Amino acid sequence: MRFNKVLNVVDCHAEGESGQVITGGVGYIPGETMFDKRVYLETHKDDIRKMLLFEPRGAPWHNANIILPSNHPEADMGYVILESTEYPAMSGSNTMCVATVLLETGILPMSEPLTHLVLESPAGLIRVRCECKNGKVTQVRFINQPAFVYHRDKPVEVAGIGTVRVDIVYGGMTFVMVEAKDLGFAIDPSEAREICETGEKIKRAAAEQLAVKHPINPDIPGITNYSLTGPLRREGGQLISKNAVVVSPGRCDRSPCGTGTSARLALLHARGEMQVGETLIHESIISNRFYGTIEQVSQVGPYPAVIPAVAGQAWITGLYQMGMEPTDPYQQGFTLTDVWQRSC
Ligand SMILES: O=C(O)[C@H]1NCC[C@@H]1O
Repeated sequence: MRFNKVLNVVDCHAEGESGQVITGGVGYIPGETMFDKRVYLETHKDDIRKMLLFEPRGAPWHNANIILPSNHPEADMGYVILESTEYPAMSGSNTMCVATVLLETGILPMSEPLTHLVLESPAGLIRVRCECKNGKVTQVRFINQPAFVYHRDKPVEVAGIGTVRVDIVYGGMTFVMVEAKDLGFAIDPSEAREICETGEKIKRAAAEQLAVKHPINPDIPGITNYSLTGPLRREGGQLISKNAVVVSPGRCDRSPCGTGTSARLALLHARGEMQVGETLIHESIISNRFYGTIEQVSQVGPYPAVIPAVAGQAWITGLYQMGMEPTDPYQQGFTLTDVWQRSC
């Protein structure tokens, strides 16, 4: 064996959404903050993302996270998130995978019944509370960076669909949000392909027609995610709603989406439909759940914001070493539009 690169991989998923955690093999990544390291990886080491996420090693539904030491005095560890078409500033399902792997593989010490961590994501510090029992992390609850609404109830012209009413909301990633009833969807798993096809079209149209710039970090990516939102209902005093998130290049998030849940809380709060201290049970297209709570209100530049807390669970599924042989023709991996929908 003569690999020119070997990565230590812990396979993990949060409510069905893949989040590989790379615990070694990447080497030193320069940068003061995790956002700087994210930029360095994107501009100098994108071959690592392609090796992990593109074929023949990856698949459209894979995400990965590189664990890196943080320079922030409060942080226990940092991580950079890699997805099929971008390096997001933040990701909820990936944060749950990172916290679970750090504790369950012994990289950081676990104390039962609760372990508190401070992780530096590219979006900033993320405070995490892990419920732990018999060596297993049974819930990861993180406090996200502030979520806020850029645009409310804006018409967007979408080729082949017509005028669609959208909201544009930041929750760590930037979402175009559409009510399922406006497009006639029930958010049933049988609709997944059609939801992705319309979602990608709406995402592209919204990104062309509505400007966004994060007031604190203008390099945070613009509209790259789509959330199709189901009706909000109260059952026994409990707020509950379904959503389907379409992750680029066009597949459903298997989890309820942590950044999408954060964005949903900001939108519901802006609409007066959810108050500080309330919790939303947010369901995915396959009906698993995250729990989103509005911790407090905040302000981001000109935008009123909320501080979201999101809780869910992750499970490790394997540990292995991924290698790259120097004669392998797919050093940069490849994508094919049969399952990737568009080339990345
Ligand atoms: O939970 C989330 O925020 C995400 N899941 C995959 C895509 C998003 O990063």
